[in-house]
Amino acid sequence: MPTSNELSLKTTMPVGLYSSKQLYVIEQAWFAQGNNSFALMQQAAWQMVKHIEILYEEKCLNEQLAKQGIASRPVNRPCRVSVWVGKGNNGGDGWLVAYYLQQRGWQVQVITVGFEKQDFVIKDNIESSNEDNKNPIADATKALQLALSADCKYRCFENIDDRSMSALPADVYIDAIFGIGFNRAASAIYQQAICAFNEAAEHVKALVIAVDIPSGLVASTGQVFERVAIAADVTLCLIARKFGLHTKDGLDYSGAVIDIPLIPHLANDNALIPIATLINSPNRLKPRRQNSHKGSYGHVLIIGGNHIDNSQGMGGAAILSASSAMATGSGKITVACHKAYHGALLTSLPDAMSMDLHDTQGVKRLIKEASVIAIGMGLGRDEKAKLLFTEYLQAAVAEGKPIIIDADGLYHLASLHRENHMLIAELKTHSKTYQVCLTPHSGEAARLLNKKVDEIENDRLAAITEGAAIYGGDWVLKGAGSLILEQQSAQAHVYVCGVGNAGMATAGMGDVLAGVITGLWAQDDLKHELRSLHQAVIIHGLAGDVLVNQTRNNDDNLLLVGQRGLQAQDMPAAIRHVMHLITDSL
Ligand SMILES: NC(=O)C1=CN([C@@H]2O[C@H](COP(=O)(O)OP(=O)(O)OC[C@H]3O[C@@H](n4cnc5c(N)ncnc54)[C@H](O)[C@@H]3O)[C@@H](O)[C@H]2O)[C@@H](O)CC1
Ligand SMILES: [K+]
Repeated sequence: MPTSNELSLKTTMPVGLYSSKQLYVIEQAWFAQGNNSFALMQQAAWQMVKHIEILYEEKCLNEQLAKQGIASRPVNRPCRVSVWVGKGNNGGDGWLVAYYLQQRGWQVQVITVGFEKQDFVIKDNIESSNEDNKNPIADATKALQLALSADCKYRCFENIDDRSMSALPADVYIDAIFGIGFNRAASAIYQQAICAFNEAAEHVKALVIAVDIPSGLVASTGQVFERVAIAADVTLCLIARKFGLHTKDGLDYSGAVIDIPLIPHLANDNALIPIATLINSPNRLKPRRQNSHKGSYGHVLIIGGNHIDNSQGMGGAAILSASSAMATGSGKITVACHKAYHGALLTSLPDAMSMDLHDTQGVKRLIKEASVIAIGMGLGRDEKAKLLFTEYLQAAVAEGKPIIIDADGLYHLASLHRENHMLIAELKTHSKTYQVCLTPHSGEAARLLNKKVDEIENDRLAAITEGAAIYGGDWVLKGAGSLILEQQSAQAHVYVCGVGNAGMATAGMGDVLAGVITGLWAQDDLKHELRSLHQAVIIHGLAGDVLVNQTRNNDDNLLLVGQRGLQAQDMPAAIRHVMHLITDSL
């Protein structure tokens, strides 16, 4: 997570993300060109060994610095590594890593998971076993045989009650149990092995390195079953970056990701077009024209903030959206919220104009005037709110306006879809000409798609694709590693947001995001790319990162704040700060 000072300097390139299926296609294309699969495994293992040595050196150095010069690297004994291998080719990588590290003087212990006694019988002629390159498991067998012939020490994992496992001393733990072949809940022995690995590595404070992907994490979706996966400090990602490392559970298990590309990709091959793109940096903005006025930067209309039956109040949602839109630099803001909140709105945001949410003629007049409309934040879910939503959405479509639908707006949209309301078809048609954006979290997406939340979470890419196909428009599926789908020239492109933090998992953050999108869209002095949906999501995430890293108190000293307790109301100031950092100086 960058600090606010680094933000102004650091720009990272977008990274293509791939599914397991695509990874296998890439590998097979490489082998079909006559390249040897075992040679690829050897190359992978040797490159990983070089990284492991450097990573371990770095860890020792950092610990040494932390202890003010007291050496933590073992001086009188070899470095110790515990390599846990499964039966697939990921395990094959592990056997070769063990073999090479032993040759480099490391003290090696291999822990095998799921193996039978006969798997360890030394074979006489391993060279001839895989000449035709057609049986991929033969590579793993060959790797095992090589390691055994070099007398690598190994033990079979029996079960989690085997206490000697938890006491295994090692400086580095390598996870090579599962790779991209893992796609369902692990069977009992593997679950136990993964838990034992995590416990043992934590117990001895070892550096944990995952080969290709942490075992237990599904490469194509980022799903972890029942929280059983290797918690890696570093993942050495082979051939191409896996989608699952960067969304959903992937962020909690992968640690730092280091790419080991191994083979060239053919960028013009359709099979190799990434399923998504990881983005961490916003596009930079130019300073504003001197000769401009508030009308040059758009008029935002926020419709939300209802007060239902004099009991339930949601005025804050609309106010948060409005302040966030303003913080991005939109020229003019009107908030159509319940009259009960007009006082609060003017107190917290005197720059905004107000309109009574229930004055339908007044709001529709504003819809005509506004450049962008955001609807739904704190709108309420009762029938009256639904009628308002339908009427205002219809008006915005009829007026040909860019529309952002969030929160309770999404709730009503799902109902309208179930009722087969014409408005859904009209919205979809509208989205082909005008910008439309839906911003659900997985609960809202589940309602929109008539699915269970788990179904959405287990394949977020499929969910966002299906949502855009049904309702049209661009989508943000919020959550860890938010997905952004943009319909670009009749093709959908998915981005994964690589910034933001768990402190942002708090009420009101969604309203803030809706505000950022609306505020950017209103500023049509900015080129399309500079006010795109992914730009808005990145700015929102960076603002959250700025807040949990540092902020300034009145004495201009740095005040360190963490994730817990982060409030949505803190965001507008941080958004404004990010807008400043990403704007070139005059
Ligand atoms: N020569 C090659 O083919 C190369 C392979 N590579 C490695 O190979 C890996 C992929 O190898 P594989 O396709 O063999 O896949 P894995 O090594 O992930 O293992 C698949 C094995 O695990 C089993 N399995 C999957 N899910 C399971 C579950 N939930 N419970 C129990 N068993 C389960 C499968 O039945 C299969 O036997 C990559 O991640 C990468 O590490 C790299 O070394 C590059 C070269
Ligand atoms: K692994």
